[in-house]
Amino acid sequence: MNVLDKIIQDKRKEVECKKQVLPIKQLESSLLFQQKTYSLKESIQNGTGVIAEFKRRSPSKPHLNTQLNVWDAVKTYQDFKVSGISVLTDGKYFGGSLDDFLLARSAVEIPLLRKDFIIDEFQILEAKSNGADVILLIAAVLSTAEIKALSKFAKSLGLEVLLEVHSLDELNKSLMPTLDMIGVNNRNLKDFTTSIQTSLDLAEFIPNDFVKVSESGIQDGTTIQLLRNAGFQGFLIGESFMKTDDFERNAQVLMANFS
Ligand SMILES: O=C(O)c1ccccc1NCC(=O)[C@H](O)[C@H](O)COP(=O)(O)O
Repeated sequence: MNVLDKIIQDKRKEVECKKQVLPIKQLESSLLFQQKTYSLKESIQNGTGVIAEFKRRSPSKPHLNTQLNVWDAVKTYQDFKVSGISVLTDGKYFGGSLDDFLLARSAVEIPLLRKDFIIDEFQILEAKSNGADVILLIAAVLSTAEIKALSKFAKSLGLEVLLEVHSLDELNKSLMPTLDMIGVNNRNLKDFTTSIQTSLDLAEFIPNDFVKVSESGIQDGTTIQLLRNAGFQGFLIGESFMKTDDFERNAQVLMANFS
């Protein structure tokens, strides 16, 4: 079983347990008090395009950065003009939580992506009630019917949808009007290697109605320029920001390089 299958197996159990504790009706009632929302799509189109990620660890990097405080990190990202922030909320594999997400929401006024493995409407309600602007759907773990139902539900709550693909097959089965952005993940989930070529190969097949986002393994401005030339406007970057002892200085240098 590959790591993604294992994550999804665990996620199904996690969501079923959460549903026992917090009934959907209770989550729905919290949506009555909604705050302002921010469009990631527009922010990418009008800004640097960088979606900076807060992730403490990952299956490929078990000790990425366990010291950093989420509040300080997202404030720094906002100061250096990222277009949006991705906050990992998966606990078991990425060391994240919805508490991290809520803290991030209270700290910044820019678009926030809830980064998790979404398989159920319950998680979309959770995302909305914790102040998310965008959710991620991963084509590798969802059928076309599931992508349709989940993206439609997200749109009905005013959320934007970033759909992630790794291949042309995943792209072809997923294209539908309820998506806002298509992300190409450059990480091979079998061996964790990253190759920007994955994005470059798929770029021409993504219709221009969608904002194109390249995800994973982006480290320098030269790579961003290559991706921009291929039509990408968004760049989801985690490790390059997180793997440092001097977070603020590193973010400043990277953003100068990426812009
Ligand atoms: O990062 C991992 O090891 C990973 C493993 C299994 C599923 C997903 C994984 N990462 C999620 C991501 O999509 C990345 O965190 C994101 O694209 C940023 O990538 P990077 O800049 O390489 O940290």
